[in-house]
Amino acid sequence: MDSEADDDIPELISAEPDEQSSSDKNPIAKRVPLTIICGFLGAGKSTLLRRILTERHGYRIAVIMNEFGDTADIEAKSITVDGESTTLELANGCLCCSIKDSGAAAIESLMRKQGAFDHILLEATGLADPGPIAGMFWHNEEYIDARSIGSENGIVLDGVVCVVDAVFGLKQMEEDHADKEDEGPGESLRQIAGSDVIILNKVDLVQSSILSATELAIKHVNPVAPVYRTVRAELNLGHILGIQAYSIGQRHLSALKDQHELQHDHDHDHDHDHDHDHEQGYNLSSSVVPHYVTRGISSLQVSLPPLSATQFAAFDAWIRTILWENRLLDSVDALTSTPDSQSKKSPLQGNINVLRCKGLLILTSGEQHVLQGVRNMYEIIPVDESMKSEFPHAGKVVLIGKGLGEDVRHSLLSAVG
Ligand SMILES: Nc1nc2c(ncn2[C@@H]2O[C@H](COP(=O)(O)OP(=O)(O)OP(=O)(O)O)[C@@H](O)[C@H]2O)c(=O)[nH]1
Repeated sequence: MDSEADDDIPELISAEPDEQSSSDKNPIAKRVPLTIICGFLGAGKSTLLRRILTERHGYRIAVIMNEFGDTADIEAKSITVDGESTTLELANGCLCCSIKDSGAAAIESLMRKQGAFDHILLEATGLADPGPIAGMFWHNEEYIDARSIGSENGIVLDGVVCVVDAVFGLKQMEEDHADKEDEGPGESLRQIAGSDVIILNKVDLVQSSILSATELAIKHVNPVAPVYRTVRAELNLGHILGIQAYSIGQRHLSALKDQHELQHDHDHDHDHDHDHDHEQGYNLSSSVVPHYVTRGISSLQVSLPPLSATQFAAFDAWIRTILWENRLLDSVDALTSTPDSQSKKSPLQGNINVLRCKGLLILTSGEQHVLQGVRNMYEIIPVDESMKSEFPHAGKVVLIGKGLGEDVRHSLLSAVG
C-alpha cells in the first residue's frame, strides 16, 4: 500500500497566473525537458533507448539509466568512467550515462560535466513506480541548479512514457494484481496509471484479439494516455518527446477531449506513421474489462457544468481533500472548507488513492482553468485568453487511481452543486 498518505501535507501551488507556464516567451521554453521512461520487465525499454541514442534525429539527448544492460552494445565515440558514473558519448551527439543514483543531484553533476542537452531521458528500472520520480521533478526546478547544467532555467518535466509488452502485458497486469492484492495495485498498474503516453510494443508477436484486449485493459486504467502500437519501439519521437504533458499544451487538450471528439479526429487525421493511437471508441464501462483491472486501478471521468466563483473554491477544497487526505469532502464542508478546517474524516478515509488527475474547469465568468495533478501534488492554472478557443467547451475532470467508484462522482457533483 502506498505510504504517501503519511507524508507531510504539501504546500498548495498557487492558482495565480504562473508567468512561467503560458507562452512561448516564457522561460519553460529554455528549460531542458525531462522524460521518464518506465515499463514492464523486458517490454522493450532498452530497444527504444538504443534507437534514440543511435538514430540521426539531430537532438542532443542524455539518457540516464541505472545500468547499461544490453544497451552497452552501442557504438560509443568515447567512454568515460569515474567513480559514480560511466558515460558513453555517441556519434549522433547523444550521451548514454549510467549513474548509481539517478536523483536530481546526480543529474546536475552529469550536466555540469557534459554541458546542456536538448532533452534528458531518465529510465526507471523495470519495477519502478514512476509517480514518485515524476513528483520529484515536477515543479522542483530549484532541485537542479540551473546555471550548473548550462541552461538558464533548469529542468522541466515533459512526460512519463510507459513501454508495455504486448505478449505478456495482460498476464503481467493480472499476476501483479494477484500478488499484491493485500498491498494495493502493483507496479505494472501503477506504471500505466502514472504515464502520459503508452507504447504497446512487440505487436508483431501477438494476434489482434490479444492486442485489443490489452489495449482495452490499458484504457480502462488510464483513458487519457494515447497508446501507440509498435514493433521494436519504432515510432515518431514527436509522440514521446516534447509533449509538455505537465503544462497547458496540445497534449493536455487532447487528453480531455470527449470520446466522440476523438472518434471524429481519428476519422480525419489518421496517423500516417501507422502508429496506432486508439484513444477513441472504447466503452470504458464495458463488462469485458478484466476483473483484476476493475479491482485494481481504474479511472473516473466527471463532466462539470460552468462553475461560479464559490463552486470553483468548493472544487479546490474537494480536490485538495481527496488528494491530501484520501477521502471525500462532504458537500456541506465544501463551501466553508479551508486547508486547516478539514479535520472531519469520513469512513472512506484511506480507501481512495488518486495517482494522476487532469481537468478543465470552466467558470461562469468565462475564465478557464486547467487542473494537473501527480499523486498528492496539484495545480490549477488559468488558461491564457489566446488559447481558450482550442480547449473543449465543457468542463471535465479525469481521475486515475484506486477506489474511484460512483460515490466519488456523486461527491464531486454535490460539492460543486
Ligand atoms: N519480436 C520483437 N522483439 C522485440 C521487440 N522489442 C524488443 N524485442 C526484444 O525483446 C527483448 C527485450 O527487449 P529490451 O529492450 O531489452 O527490454 P527492456 O524493457 O529493456 O528489458 P529490461 O531492461 O530487462 O526490463 C530483446 O531481446 C529485444 O530484442 C519487438 O517489437 N518485437
